[in-house]
Amino acid sequence: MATIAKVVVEISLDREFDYRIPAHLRDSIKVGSQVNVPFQSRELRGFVVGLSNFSAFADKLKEIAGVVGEKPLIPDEIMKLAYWIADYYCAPIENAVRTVLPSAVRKRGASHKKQLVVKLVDGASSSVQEKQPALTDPLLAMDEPTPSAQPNGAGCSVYEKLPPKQKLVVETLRQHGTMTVSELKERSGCSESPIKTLEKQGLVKIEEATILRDPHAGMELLRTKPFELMVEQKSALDTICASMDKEKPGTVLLHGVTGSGKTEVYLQAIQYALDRGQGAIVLVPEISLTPQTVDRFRSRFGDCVAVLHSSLSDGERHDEWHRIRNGEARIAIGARSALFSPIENPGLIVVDEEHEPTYKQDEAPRYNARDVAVMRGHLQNCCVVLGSATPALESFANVKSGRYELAEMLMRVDDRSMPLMRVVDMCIEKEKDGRPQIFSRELVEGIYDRLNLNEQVILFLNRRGFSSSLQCEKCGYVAECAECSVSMTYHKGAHKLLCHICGAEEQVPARCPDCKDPEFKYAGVGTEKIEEVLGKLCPNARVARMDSDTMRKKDSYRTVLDKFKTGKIDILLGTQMIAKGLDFPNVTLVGVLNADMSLHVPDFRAGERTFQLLTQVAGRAGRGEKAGEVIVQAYTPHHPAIQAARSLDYDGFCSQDLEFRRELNYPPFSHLVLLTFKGGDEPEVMGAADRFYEHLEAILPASVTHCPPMPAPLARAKGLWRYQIMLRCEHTVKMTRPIRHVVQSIRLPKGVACTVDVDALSLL
Ligand SMILES: Nc1ncnc2c1ncn2[C@@H]1O[C@H](COP(=O)(O)OP(=O)(O)OP(=O)(O)O)[C@@H](O)[C@H]1O
Ligand SMILES: [Zn+2]
Ligand SMILES: [Zn+2]
Repeated sequence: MATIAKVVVEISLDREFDYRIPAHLRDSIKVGSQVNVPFQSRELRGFVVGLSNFSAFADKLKEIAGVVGEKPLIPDEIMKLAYWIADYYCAPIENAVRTVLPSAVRKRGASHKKQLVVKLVDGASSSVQEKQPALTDPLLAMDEPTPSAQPNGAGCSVYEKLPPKQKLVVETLRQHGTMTVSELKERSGCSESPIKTLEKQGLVKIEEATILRDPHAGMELLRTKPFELMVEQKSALDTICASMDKEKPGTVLLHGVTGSGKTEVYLQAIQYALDRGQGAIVLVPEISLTPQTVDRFRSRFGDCVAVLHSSLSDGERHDEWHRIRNGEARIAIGARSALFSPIENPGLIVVDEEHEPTYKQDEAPRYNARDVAVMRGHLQNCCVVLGSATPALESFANVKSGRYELAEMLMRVDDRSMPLMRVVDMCIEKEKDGRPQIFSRELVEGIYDRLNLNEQVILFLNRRGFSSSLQCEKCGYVAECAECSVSMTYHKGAHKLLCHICGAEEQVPARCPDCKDPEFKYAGVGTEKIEEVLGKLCPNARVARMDSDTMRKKDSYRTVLDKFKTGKIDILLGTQMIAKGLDFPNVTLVGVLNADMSLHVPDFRAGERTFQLLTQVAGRAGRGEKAGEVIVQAYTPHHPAIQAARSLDYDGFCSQDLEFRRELNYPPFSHLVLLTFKGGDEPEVMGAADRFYEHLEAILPASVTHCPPMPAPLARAKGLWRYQIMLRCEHTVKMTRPIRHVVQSIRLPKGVACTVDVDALSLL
């Protein structure tokens, strides 16, 4: 029996502290338990992250004061996952623990709310009352025992004799189950008096109970039934179920073209898990951007889905988490952190759009939820499905090496054809008109055609604002952010210059600050400009713009999509917000403006990103009866990424890109670790990076590819200078172990911070 507990306390310390476990607590303290401990002169809340019988400080240890709650808050397997994350991603364990347990659950404040609820006391009614009183939390209800319901003979005959108002109240309760007094009044349209009378007669009971805040209250969805699967869907489902049946289930990469019905496969695979008595977790890249997908899960499985939405209040988040912890919700769906939902006995973890960089957290621990999902699957004997129309090259390589199984769906549902993609060379367009064009003739004609046919159009440009920079034609002055090494973007609506890195705002100067020339040129276009041009090209069309400038409000995304769905909008214009997941059958044209923009990023994944983006956006067209068309405008139309997207050649693109990566020893042929040093004083940052590198170089194994520190592509951000060291090696530990050693052995100057990014996705 362990006598020492390693405790991480709930203030920002990346250390564990040893505490003695008093004898009376030895049975109840487990890894993951929440405890109160004396700390300096206070008492703090902490988590047990390890147990032991030894401590280097054995004679000086303080005792744990008490345990909070019965079950450990963090289940064992999730605690193991936290350790793995801390180790693999070179992050403090405390950070990893914070990551696996939502702050809303960690905080004491977020307690359940108590309300008065009305319950039927009629024993006979329980058979009518099919829907469980799903809103009460059994775990917490047990803390305050209420006398159990006594069937008091109030059977059908009593019910028949009730006056109409009271009958209505009983009927409402029978139909909808236990509810709050106020909800009952609203639903039945009665005042409180018939409820009170019923209570006096002993037919209903009014009591205080814990109400779980249901973030989806009032949003009943039509329940859907499973579709009859297409041949490819069936065989993909079989592969997944066969994997679940294995003693050691594995990871399945579901490569399905856009519109091939991947979501339906996930739904049926989850049903299979539920039938086996298991739960499931579904990860989506950004939950606020995938309302359609989330709705499909909720309308298939109803209340047993817990949606972990980033816009939930702390209270709602806390309640959803407990609904999972106590088994009421069997399916958790959400963005990357939903991976740590305490689903007991998960049978399936789905990572939708597995190639999405948003699965990587950009603060410590810098974990990739897709890769951690595979790890969780491994730890819990649970099948993991990674789905995408454009799998990441890392996942593709894992199939080639036999680590993952492959399920392919190359046909769209109902044999709908893939949209036809045309690439327009904008250099030729420019020559025709003698000046750069925003819209090619093809695209304009395409838009006019669709508007005439009452069909819908999606236009995609991955840059918000009006113009990307403000430039003086005379002296070359460019308006730059004072804190970051990027040019300011002109936003016409706000009439301001904005920095897209740090958010700084500036007034638009009336003349050039350098040469005083009043002729400013707006270079590059953003969505705001496109909106203006569209207004002139087709003044009668109803256009909606979707980017982070217009989508500030909580529900605006859903509202606009609803309008688009019901045909109240003709043209949907937006940034990458509209690139994925949308399923609108009446969209027959997708236009991509400036498709090469994403190619000109100093990142070896630029080609892959461009290919993925084009394929995903194009996939929004032709999802209904009518065929779809895609018009892509580019200045480098022959780039392999654009051509591969045009000819729907995923395999071809991969083979070619892999060749280049192999030559340069880039992922997936190696793992990549990026060290970034940041600070306000450039020489100091450079000096710190150099010194770090000297120490590191001395102990790095020969198999690690590396070179001396260099200024980051984004050389300065938010007032901090940035220097980087990039390391590559087939084995991550060969890099992380020496890095950890240097981090612990040298002290950086106060003004310089170093971040370690294992398997970095952003190289800026
Ligand atoms: N077996 C089926 N029979 C009929 N319709 C289906 C079937 N499977 C899926 N669908 C429908 O086909 C459409 C496309 O399916 P879904 O959105 O799941 O594709 P997807 O592969 O997830 O697409 P994307 O990756 O482009 O978002 C949806 O409207 C869905 O309801
Ligand atoms: Zn800035
Ligand atoms: Zn000037």
